[in-house]
Order: sequence, then structure tokens, then C-alpha cells
Amino acid sequence: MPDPVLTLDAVSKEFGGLTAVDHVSLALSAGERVAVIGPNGAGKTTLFRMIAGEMRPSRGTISLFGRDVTRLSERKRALRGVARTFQVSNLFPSLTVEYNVRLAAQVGSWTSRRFWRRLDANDRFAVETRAVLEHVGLGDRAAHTVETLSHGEQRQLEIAIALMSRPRLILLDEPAAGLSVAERQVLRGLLKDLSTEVTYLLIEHDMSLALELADRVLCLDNGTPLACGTPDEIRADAAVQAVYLGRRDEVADG
Ligand SMILES: Nc1ncnc2c1ncn2[C@@H]1O[C@H](COP(=O)(O)OP(=O)(O)OP(=O)(O)O)[C@@H](O)[C@H]1O
Repeated sequence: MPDPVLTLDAVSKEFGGLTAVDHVSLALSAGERVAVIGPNGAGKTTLFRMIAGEMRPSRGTISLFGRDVTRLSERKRALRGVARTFQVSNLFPSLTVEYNVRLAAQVGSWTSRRFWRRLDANDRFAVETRAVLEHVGLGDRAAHTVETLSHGEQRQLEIAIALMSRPRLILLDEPAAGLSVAERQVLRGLLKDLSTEVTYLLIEHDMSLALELADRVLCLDNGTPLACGTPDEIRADAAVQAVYLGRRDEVADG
């Protein structure tokens, strides 16, 4: 059996007297898609920040591909294949779509101490950039500036940027937040069709989207794992339904 892509072993995070994440354990195998759900303040983003290396756990260990990375920096984890998209966009609005992707890829290349290449150079990044933009459905938008993109297209671009680092694990932080129904459909298709070479962990408030995309769902409540199971198990879970009271129909309909 290959090592899991990601293993969380009793990970906790305290902020002063507040326990934001409390003894969360989880293992993701290669190609698996796991959604983390839970009401506001459940600890989802804090968990992501610890996995990405932005923040250290108070207790517990985090391993990537069988190696303990609990004390490794965010950059070193990125070099091991972790990419992340954010709730708040990190894009450069006045630059073109293509330039945003190439810039991110070349900064990644620079931080990994590979040879810095000129942004204008007709190099391998141009080919990879075109391919990844086609892949996320933005092939015809390459020459447009980011500020002219719809909100949904900007989310697609963020995924393109994450894919440029050829990640083995992507952390998607509410990719569907603020999207229209039609934009959600596009995003749903994109995430469903991603190669299973990429494992992903997804925070998503849209319950039906989370249950549709995920192989497995972890529900947090006040930092504590409330339930972890297949989408069908989560739909049927009484504790999850109670937490989502008022959204009970949404859980049931999935
Ligand atoms: N840097 C911090 N310092 C102090 N408290 C924090 C910090 N970050 C998060 N918290 C607290 O930790 C708890 C969990 O927050 P977190 O943002 O992880 O929840 P969440 O599930 O992502 O919520 P949301 O769905 O609203 O984004 C909250 O009570 C929050 O106020």
C-alpha cells in the first residue's frame, strides 16, 4: 500500500483559550477527493492553514506522502506538491490571464531556486500555460485582463494557477463562494474532470456541491470532528443534520 497523500494525526489548534481545531485525524489516499464541511467558525480554514504550513498545530502531526511535515514551512510543503486556492483572490487584475499564470509559475520556479527565466521568453511556460488554460476552459480568455473576467472565470484561473505547479494535493478553499448557478456548473464540471493524479481537499459551504464532488466528507463542528464518511453516510447522519438544522432539506436532497 502506498503512503497516504496526507495524514492528519490528532491535529489541534488553540488560539488563547479557544480550541479552533480539536483532535482531527484524517488520511487521504492518492486520487481521493475529500470535502470539509461545517458551520461558520467550525475550524475548516484553520485546518487548511495548518495543512498548507501557514500555521503550526498546537498538537498532533501532519504528514505528506508518509513524511512528517509538521514543522516544515509553507514553501517546503509547496515543493512537495501542495497547492492552495484562497477565499480571497490573489490575482493581478490589470494583467492578462496568461501573464497571471506565467507569473505564478515563474515565481514558483524562482522560489524553488531553479533558473529564473525572463517573463517574455518564448519558453516552456508558454506551452504549459496554454495547455492549463485550455484544461480549465479559459483557452479563449488568455489575452484578456483578469479584471474583465467573470467571478467564475477568476475561480477557474485560480485553479489553473494551482495546477501549474503540478501539485499532488490541492487545497480548495470555498471555490464556489459567490458564484452564480451557471458558474457553479462550470466549476463542478472542472473539479469532477480533474485528473485523479491530483488529490484534493475542499472546503465548501454549498452542501450539494460538496456531497457531489467528494468521495468522503469530514464534518467539523466547533473544531471537533462530528462525522466522517461517504456522501450517503453524511446525508443520513443525525448529528450532521442537527448541525445543519434549517438546511436539513439541503442535506437530504444533496
Ligand atoms: N488567527 C486567529 N486568532 C484567533 N482566533 C482565530 C484565528 N483564526 C481563527 N480563529 C477562530 O477559530 C475558530 C475557527 O475559525 P475558522 O476560520 O477556522 O472557521 P471556519 O470553519 O473556516 O469558518 P468560516 O466557515 O466562517 O470560514 C473561530 O472561532 C475563529 O474566530
